[in-house]
Amino acid sequence: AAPAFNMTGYAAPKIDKVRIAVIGLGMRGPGAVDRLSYIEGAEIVALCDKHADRVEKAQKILTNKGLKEAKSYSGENGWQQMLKEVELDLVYICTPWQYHAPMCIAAMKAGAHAASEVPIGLTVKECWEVVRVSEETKKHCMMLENCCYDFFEMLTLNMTRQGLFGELVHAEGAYIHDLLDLNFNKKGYDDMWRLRQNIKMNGNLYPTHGVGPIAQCLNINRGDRMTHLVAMQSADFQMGEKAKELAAKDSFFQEFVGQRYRGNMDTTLIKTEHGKTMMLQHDVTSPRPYSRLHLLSGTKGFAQKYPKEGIAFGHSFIKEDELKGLYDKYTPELIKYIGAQAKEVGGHGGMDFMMDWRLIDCLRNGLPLDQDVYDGASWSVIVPLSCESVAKNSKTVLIPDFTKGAWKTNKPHDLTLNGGGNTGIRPKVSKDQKNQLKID
Ligand SMILES: NC(=O)c1ccc[n+]([C@@H]2O[C@H](COP(=O)([O-])OP(=O)(O)OC[C@H]3O[C@@H](n4cnc5c(N)ncnc54)[C@H](O)[C@@H]3O)[C@@H](O)[C@H]2O)c1
Repeated sequence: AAPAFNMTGYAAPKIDKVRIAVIGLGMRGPGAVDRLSYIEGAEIVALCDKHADRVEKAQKILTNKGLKEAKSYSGENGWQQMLKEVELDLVYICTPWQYHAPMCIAAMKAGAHAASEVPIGLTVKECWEVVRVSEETKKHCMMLENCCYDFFEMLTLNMTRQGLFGELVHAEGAYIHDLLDLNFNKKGYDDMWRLRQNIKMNGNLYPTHGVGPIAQCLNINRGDRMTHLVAMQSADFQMGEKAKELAAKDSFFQEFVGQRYRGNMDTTLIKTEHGKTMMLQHDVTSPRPYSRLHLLSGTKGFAQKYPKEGIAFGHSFIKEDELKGLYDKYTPELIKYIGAQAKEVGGHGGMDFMMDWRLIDCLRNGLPLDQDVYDGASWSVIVPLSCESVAKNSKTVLIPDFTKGAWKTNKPHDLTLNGGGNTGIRPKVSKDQKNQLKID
């Protein structure tokens, strides 16, 4: 059956002042409050976290800049009260993974657009549910895949669109990030939620940073689609040991001893309808440098981001000055317009701010969002499907078509500003201001 309403390319009515609530003010959320507070037309009207002191701290980000205090909500269910009481245009979600889908769904039902940290759902059912509710309510549901906005990723996306790599044949992405100490840090993730997920699920738990940028290059859901995957996973060689080591000195860690931990390295292979292949890796324990791979291999060219940005049109990588020339020629308009400011505001080198600014600018100008609910759902569903494949000895698992066939005619998202770009930055960022804004 065709989708109830196709959210790809959907432009919601313009919103002049975007009234925003931010839920989840742990390690990630306050940065979002800071970034959004620089954007003209973005009004943070409500702040919510389970812990009241985190809400108070985040209020200071606003008041230090002379902005109005937002309404405060706390407690496990404060967010539900907030959705009842406050009129909102956008709910921006930075909570632990298990809350993303329920919070997006409730936000859309309450009449707001939803934007959620990655992944947007943890089960196939949750992924279908965000799609259904977005179509039904005609509210955007964007997964905040910030890596799609990084400089090299956007350069190579534009180069792909301009045909420099020819036809893409294969692409790779990853989340390789040594989080072993942070996952076992008592003062890290709230109530050790991330470590608990590494016990509960056994697959690629964080596929979206790797898959998002390469899926855009491959026109996934917009001309092609992912059909099936197989996942293979190593055993756990580190987390179980780490738990034992810590528990020997601190009884707090006793409950983490003897658990069945997620295998350390997951490799997932995906095939597309048009015969392209994708490889994703996930490793958050090995002592090795950070990598998202971001590798594109086409009939005419090749790109890889890690360990060093490189582009090739034959046997060797092009020289630094040639790479610079490509940046000059193929950097998309969005980066030319906002990239320098984004570097000033910061957030993973600027990509977080470009994502936030673009989201607000699209809402204010009534433009379709770069990432729609089908992107969020199909990039996230790799979490449960890789777990299913691993559990069945790397069995082939089919990937649902969340677009219900609309992928055949959906167009890739617009890389030009397309009439947007009239959303200013307030106030101009200076190094001093940034320091004042630091929260301890
Ligand atoms: N895109 C990125 O680059 C990036 C970077 C870091 C984190 N993240 C994502 O951001 C999310 C948050 O991660 P984090 O590192 O801030 O974790 P965290 O544990 O530091 O913060 C989560 C916050 O959510 C709050 N919370 C929990 N239950 C709640 C509820 N019912 N109502 C309101 N608040 C609740 C917690 O109190 C905590 O303050 C995760 O999904 C994570 O994967 C993304």
